[in-house]
Amino acid sequence: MTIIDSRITDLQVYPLAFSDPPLLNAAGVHEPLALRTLVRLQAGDVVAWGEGRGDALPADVVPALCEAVLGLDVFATSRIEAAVDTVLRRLRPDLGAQARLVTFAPIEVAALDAQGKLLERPVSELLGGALRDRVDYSAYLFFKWAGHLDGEPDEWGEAMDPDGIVAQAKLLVDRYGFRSFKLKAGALHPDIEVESLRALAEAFPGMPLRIDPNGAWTHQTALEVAHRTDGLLEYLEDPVLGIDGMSRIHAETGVPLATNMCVVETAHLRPAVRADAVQVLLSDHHYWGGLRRTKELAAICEAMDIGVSMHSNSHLGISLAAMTHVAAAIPNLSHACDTHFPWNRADDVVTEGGIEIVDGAVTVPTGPGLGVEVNLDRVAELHERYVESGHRTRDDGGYMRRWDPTFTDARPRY
Ligand SMILES: O=C([O-])[C@@H](O)[C@@H](O)[C@H](O)[C@@H](O)C(=O)[O-]
Ligand SMILES: [Mg+2]
Repeated sequence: MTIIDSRITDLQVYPLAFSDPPLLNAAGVHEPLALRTLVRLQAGDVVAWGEGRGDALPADVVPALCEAVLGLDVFATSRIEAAVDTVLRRLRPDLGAQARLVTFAPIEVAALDAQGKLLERPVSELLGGALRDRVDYSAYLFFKWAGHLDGEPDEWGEAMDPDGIVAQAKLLVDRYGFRSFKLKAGALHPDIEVESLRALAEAFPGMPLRIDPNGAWTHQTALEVAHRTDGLLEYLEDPVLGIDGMSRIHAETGVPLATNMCVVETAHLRPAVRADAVQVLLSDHHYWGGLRRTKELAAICEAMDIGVSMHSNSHLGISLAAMTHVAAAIPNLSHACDTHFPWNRADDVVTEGGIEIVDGAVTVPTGPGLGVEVNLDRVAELHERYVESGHRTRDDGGYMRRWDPTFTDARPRY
């Protein structure tokens, strides 16, 4: 029997900054640079990668985290999680349970990538096996400016009205073959947002549609939107804030509701299900503590008879690969997943052609681990941008206030 050396011998953290278009949402508008964190882990003779939120691994805890995981077996993810948890509780007692899961998530992804590489198996097989060869993603449409403040117009063009949204949808369908749309709302007056949905329904008959104002609407506005989009939507996402508010909207309209806002940790599940506030849970391994926990979450959803799909934030190809592996292994995945990938693909750290959206879906990688190669020059370049830019936190509202000093992201707003 061959004994594999699977101890962690090195952990490096690379905060990255990469280009992001001026996409509007209820919080404001995306800044020119988005942030992510890469984790590079070495175990035995393999190098593995994980990607997390920009704030996933706070700089002040990185040295202690690295030290705490050195020598641990990369297959013992519970022990790795316990080590991460101990460091965070000691050095950052201000961080809650969810923030600790956010830190662990990219480390877990890197550990699974390493396990897969050591065993020469794809990550989907470590999660129970892919139940589908391809995972569907939805085109994520945004109202957007033509270009950044002080910048040139970008390749996507302006989208501040229904015509602009339909043009953007056509571009995304031409390039990636998407077969469903999500419209980010809560950015403009609801009349424009509803008209944009209607225009999409007319331009793409029969394509599934969803809309997400991130809780920017009042109860009354949400009821009106539900009424005006009757029969158009596969679900309405976070029309209002909070479990009680969502429950009332569902009770009064019967429209299926999805969330990535009112159920963000396990403790929220029971009250949400009791109140029948959520019919589709948008999982996200970056928040819920990794790929294994995301599978467990899906099993809980199945038991509670609610659908499962996936939320996204601005991300790169390592996350797209990780999302695809876990989505492929979730039996009860009920809807196409969200992805921001097209908006950020030009700066991707995965080697050219390594992971692609084709016909609205990503083929589940079959190579060892995550099944993607990382472009080290690009990682170095984006890390350099992070260092030089001094950009450290996402501030959509502050950026919007540079354009409109009276802007507020108070919710509900419309
Ligand atoms: O990227 C954005 O503007 C989105 O609004 C993002 O921040 C949300 O977290 C997300 O995509 C959502 O579904 O709520
Ligand atoms: Mg959402």
